[in-house]
Amino acid sequence: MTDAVQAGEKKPRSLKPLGRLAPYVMRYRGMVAGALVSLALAAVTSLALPLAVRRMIDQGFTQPDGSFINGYFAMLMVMAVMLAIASALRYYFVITLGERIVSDLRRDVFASVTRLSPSFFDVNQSGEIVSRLTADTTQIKSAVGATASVALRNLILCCGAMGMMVVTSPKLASLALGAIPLIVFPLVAFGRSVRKRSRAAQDTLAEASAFANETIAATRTVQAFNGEDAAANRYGLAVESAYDAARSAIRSRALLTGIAITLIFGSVVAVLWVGAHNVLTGTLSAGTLGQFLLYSVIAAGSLGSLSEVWGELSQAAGAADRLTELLDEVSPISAPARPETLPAPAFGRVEFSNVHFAYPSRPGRSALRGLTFDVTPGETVAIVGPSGAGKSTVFSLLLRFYDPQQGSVSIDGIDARQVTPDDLRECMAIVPQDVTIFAASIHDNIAFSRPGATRDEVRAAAMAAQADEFIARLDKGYDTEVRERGVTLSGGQRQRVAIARAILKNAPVLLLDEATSALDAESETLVQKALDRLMQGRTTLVIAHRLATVLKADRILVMDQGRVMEEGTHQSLIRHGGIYAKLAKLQFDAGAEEFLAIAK
Ligand SMILES: Nc1ncnc2c1ncn2[C@@H]1O[C@H](COP(=O)(O)OP(=O)(O)OP(=O)(O)O)[C@@H](O)[C@H]1O
Repeated sequence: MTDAVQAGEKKPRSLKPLGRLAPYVMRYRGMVAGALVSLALAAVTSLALPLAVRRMIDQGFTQPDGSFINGYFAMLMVMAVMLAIASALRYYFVITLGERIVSDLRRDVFASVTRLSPSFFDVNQSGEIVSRLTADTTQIKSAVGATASVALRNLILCCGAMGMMVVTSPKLASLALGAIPLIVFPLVAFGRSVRKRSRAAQDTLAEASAFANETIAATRTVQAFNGEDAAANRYGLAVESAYDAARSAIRSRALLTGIAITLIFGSVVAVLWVGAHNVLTGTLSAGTLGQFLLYSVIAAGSLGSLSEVWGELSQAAGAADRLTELLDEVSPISAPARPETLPAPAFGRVEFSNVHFAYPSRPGRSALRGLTFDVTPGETVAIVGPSGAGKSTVFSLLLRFYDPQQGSVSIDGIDARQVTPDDLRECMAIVPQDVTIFAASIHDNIAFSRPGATRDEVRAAAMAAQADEFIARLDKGYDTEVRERGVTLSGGQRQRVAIARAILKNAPVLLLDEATSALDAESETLVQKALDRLMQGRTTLVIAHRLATVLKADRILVMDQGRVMEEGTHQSLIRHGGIYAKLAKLQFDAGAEEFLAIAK
């Protein structure tokens, strides 16, 4: 977790974070006004009912002809219809507002998360982030929608009813209002412990979701190792502890509700007992006591509901807090205030100058230690070296996923930090070892590098990548939908789609991370041919695992422990007899004799 996220989890919870939703709410002023007007209308109608009851008791039964009663009931009917219309409108406005705001919030959080640098994801679980996007926003939806309107309605009712209690009988009202602190203090204190338990329940659930996410994404590995039972048990335990945490929260909440109702209604009954004696002594009319009774029931009921929704609102405040943390998360990789522009098109000169770098998640361990090299436009440079030497890190810095702590990475003589990340990445195309295929059509997967490319352009790229033939044989050709992570394609096919994607981008700098996975001979030839086409006329940096690639490279950089240890052509490096010669014997898929033959 990042500091910001961690700090957020420890913050004491109040309703304050809900204030951060204000800009979202204010975008829809019309709907807010509609909700408030209908809320007020419903509350006023409810508050008018007890008045009617008093007049009924005190006057209605004293008129023998029943005309007063008829008129009265007609008016009551009108009020009932008004209450119904106001409630229906309130429901419509409030729930729609909740849905609208949550859609906006989801969109913004997603957009902000996708812009965060990879260092954020080095320390945060993607499943946990997805859970925030879904579970937390759902909680806010119910808060902004139903809960907030229930709270507001009860607040209006509670204040209105209390005011009317004072108007009806100041003496009884002062007794009732005097009891409020006795009720509120224990409830607030107890509410705090309820919130703590709810938070624990939510956190446990987020952990369980993160685990489910990871396992489902890796079903094949899980099944290959017969890990289903272990995974199901682990998830079962996680869900069980989420249930325990939720039950503990529910238990405290049930207790809170019980205590609230006992305290509130206990006070109401005590006050009414005094009122009943006043009626007996003739200092209060029966109708007034009835009116007071109804107002105190409304006030007590709404206070009770308020204590119930308070818990939900503060849960939503926690959710808003976690989401706004994501919105506030500042990516360390950003555009400078006055960015320089790269030549268009870029020439493709790449330069690493005394670069020192440690991943932010592992600050004590350097991945690059004084790395220096340059690549001239159009040159093909193969990077080789043992596992962990820092080869992939070179690509990550070139794409500016991270910034070096010392030294500089530059393109066409301009420091990568001086241009916008978009501009920088625009002049590079990458074919990673672990190809990413999205759950979309083949066309969209290739056009991912250049949205808006025409069908002909996509097809031309696929042909150059030797992918057209297999695509044509699929059910719906380019419109065939591939499943998540490309599971319906073979390894070689996935790679060719990635190559087509890079060809379509037509960027001056090409970053290739060769796959080590053994492709069959035919696929390998096809992929190789596709890569050859792609490399023509571009600056190419290739993390090489194949003999054919290093043989074709203009230059080979041999990396170890974050530095360039040797540099030259295959022949010169074999003759030199250093790290490369040893590595070549072990790593490349050709026998030692072949190396020696080539070296001669
Ligand atoms: N995201 C990361 N967070 C922390 N450390 C990392 C991260 N990625 C790589 N490393 C570490 O940085 C060092 C260099 O890793 P890198 O992936 O660049 O090596 P490589 O030469 O590409 O290795 P391989 O050939 O096995 O892919 C390694 O010690 C690795 O453990």
